Formats: sequence, structure tokens, C-alpha cells
Amino acid sequence: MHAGEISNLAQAQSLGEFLLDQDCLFVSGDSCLLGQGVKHRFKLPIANTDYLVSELQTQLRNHQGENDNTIAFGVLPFCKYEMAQFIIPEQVARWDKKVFSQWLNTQITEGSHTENPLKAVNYLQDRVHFEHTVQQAKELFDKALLDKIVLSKQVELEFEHAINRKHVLNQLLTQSQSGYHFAFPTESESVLMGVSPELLLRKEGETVTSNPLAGSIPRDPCSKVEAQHRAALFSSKKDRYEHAVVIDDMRQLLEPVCDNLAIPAEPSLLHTATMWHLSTVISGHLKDPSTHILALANQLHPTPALCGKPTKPAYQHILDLEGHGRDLFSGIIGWCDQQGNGEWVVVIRCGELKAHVAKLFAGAGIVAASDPSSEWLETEAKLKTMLNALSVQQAYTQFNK
Ligand SMILES: C=C(O[C@H]1C=CC=C(C(=O)O)[C@@H]1O)C(=O)O
Repeated sequence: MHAGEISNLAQAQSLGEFLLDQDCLFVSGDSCLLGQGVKHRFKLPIANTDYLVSELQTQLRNHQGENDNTIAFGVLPFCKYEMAQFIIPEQVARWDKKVFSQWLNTQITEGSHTENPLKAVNYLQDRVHFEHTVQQAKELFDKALLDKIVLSKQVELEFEHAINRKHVLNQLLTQSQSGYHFAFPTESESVLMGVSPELLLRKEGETVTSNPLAGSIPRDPCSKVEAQHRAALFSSKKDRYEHAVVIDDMRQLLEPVCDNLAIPAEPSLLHTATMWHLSTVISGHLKDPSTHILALANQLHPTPALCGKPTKPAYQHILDLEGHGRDLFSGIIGWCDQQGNGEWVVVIRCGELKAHVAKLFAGAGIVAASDPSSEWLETEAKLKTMLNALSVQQAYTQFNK
């Protein structure tokens, strides 16, 4: 399926450098898919899934390489009326993740990541705004108009000097051992970069796998407190409900297209470098193995882990309450090949990095039992993935004092 397997540094070094303004990266488990160079960049509407899939297939056919190993990397926005961005790279290879990290490391020259002070922090939705929207959402639950809604904030960090984006990616790979790291050069000359913990869908031949997360608590450096956090999350009725809403929605969509859909009766716990989540691994055998991954992923997206339940009214209330478009944040990012296989994760724990500005995103699932202040703190904890990678966690806290 892929042009090559890069398993040692000598092989890697013959491939030049990782160029963030044109290369695409998607990491999964111990390996990563790296697309180098842009053979073709295009956009597609996502409102009609059949159209999306058939146009994507046409583009892949039209830009096919020598083998049948052509793949497209892409990112679908949160909003169904906006356009997805795709890149078919000049060259694609599957890399050993460790080798990729070593290769990236060799490209970060000593002294190139000296201090880069934070000049300004600008909230698109500040604490007062966010907590007020949670309160407003609670009134919608009271009127039985919604079961769940995901409310988010965006924050822009302005830096004194240009951000060393390669260094930030390197930090993400070092600081977060698990999760799906990604980097995608957007059409607006920014790089969308992060490490998502949440697999929306993987398709390998006849098998599909998903790992929805919902229900969260921050990690703690003290092992005693950490154990209390885990136990509290696992037994929290509020978080269990938040999680169940997502699982029910996914079951409804996947059951008709799968034989033997396996969904554990209760969630397990999954951790990232900064958070604990309730997690459920779902797997199924496709009734029609030729089903394209995006035919399913675009129907699942946005799940109630990013939007709410029922989906349409939740979506409408998000637009009204947040007051800013999410663009690519809380969309989905991944890749697919000509056979319709691929892997797509949700666009969270990430940032859009421009020369001097990093725009970050964090959201939280809100249900009737939510407390506005705790939900705000949850979004602050979720920002840490990127704040740590940008080395500004402390400076950011100072700004908020
Ligand atoms: C919206 C985010 O997280 C989602 C994914 C996992 C857990 C979530 C939660 O517990 O609220 C959110 O649904 C985010 O990280 O910005």
C-alpha cells in the first residue's frame, strides 16, 4: 500500500528534511505515515458524503503514481458547510515512529529553540463567556431540548519571535508517548499540529475500529491524588452519561453497516500525558468491505464527543453560544488510500501555528449535571498538551493571574 518502509536513520537521511509547509504527518501506534511534497492540493465540500467520496476517488485516480499506493491526507472542518482540504503528496512512506523522531531531532539545530517570550494571550471565548454559555446550555437541558452539548474556547498566543514549529512537533512527540500525532500544512499557510487521543475510525480491509472518548479529569503529579481522580472519573454518573450519549450515537450508525459490532458494556480508562478519559474501543466487521472510510467517518462526524445530542440542534446552539466558527478545530484529520482504507482522528489537543501566533482549542462535554467552573478548568487542563509543547505553560498561567 505504501511506497516504502523507513526503519533506520541512514535510510531516513537520504530523504532530505521534514518541510512543515508542505509535508503531512500522521502517527499511529509505533509507525507513522509521512507524505513529502505536494503533488496535488484540492478542496471538497463535505455536506454530501457520496459526492465527497466519489470526487476524492477521482482525484486519487487522476494523480496515481506508478503503483497503486497513492494516498491522500486530509482534514475535514467541524462545519458541514465548509470545505475539506486534501493533499496528495509527491512521495509517501511508512516510518518507524522512533526513526522519524530521531530524524526530526537531527534537524533541530542547537540554539534554534532559545526562549520565545509570550507577548499576548487573547481569548476568543474567555472564562466569563464560557461559563455563561454553560449556564445557558443547562437551561436547554431543563427544557429537554438537548441531552448533551460540547462547548469550546479558542485562545490565541502571540510570541515575540517566530515559532519554531519543528521544535514544537518534536516536543509533542517527546512529551506525549501515546496518541495520534499529526501535522498538516493548511491552505492558509499555517500548520495544524497536535496529538489527538481520539480515533474516530480506522478501516483495514473488512474491519473498522473506533475509540470514542468522553468524560475527563486532569492528571495529577501525586500518585495518591491521581488514583482518586481515576476512581472519581470511573464512578462519576455525570461522566458515564456524557460517555454513554456518544456510544449510543455510534452504535446507531455502525450497527446497520457491520456484522459482529463489538461494544464493551462499560468504558475503560485511558490516559494522555495530561488527562484521564473514559474510553470505549468499538470494532466491527463491515457487511460491505468496499465501503470507503470517509463514507462512514463523515457520517459519524461530528459525534456527540465534539458536538452534542441531538446533533443538529446541538450544532445550531454551538454556533449561537460560541460566537466564533471552529474551522478545522474539532473536525477530523487523517488519510485514505485508493482502496478506501485509512485512519481518521478528531482534531483536538492541537493548535494552528502561524509565524508568530498559535491558536489553540479546547472543549468540554456539557450535560445537565455539569458545573460551569469545573468545565472551564477541564478545558484549561486540555490546553496543556499544546502549552507544554510550546514551552509556555508557566507564562500562560502568569497572563491569567
Ligand atoms: C473537545 C475535547 O475533548 C473531547 C474528547 C474527549 C473528552 C471530552 C470530554 O470529556 O468532554 C471531549 O468530548 C477537547 O479536547 O478539546
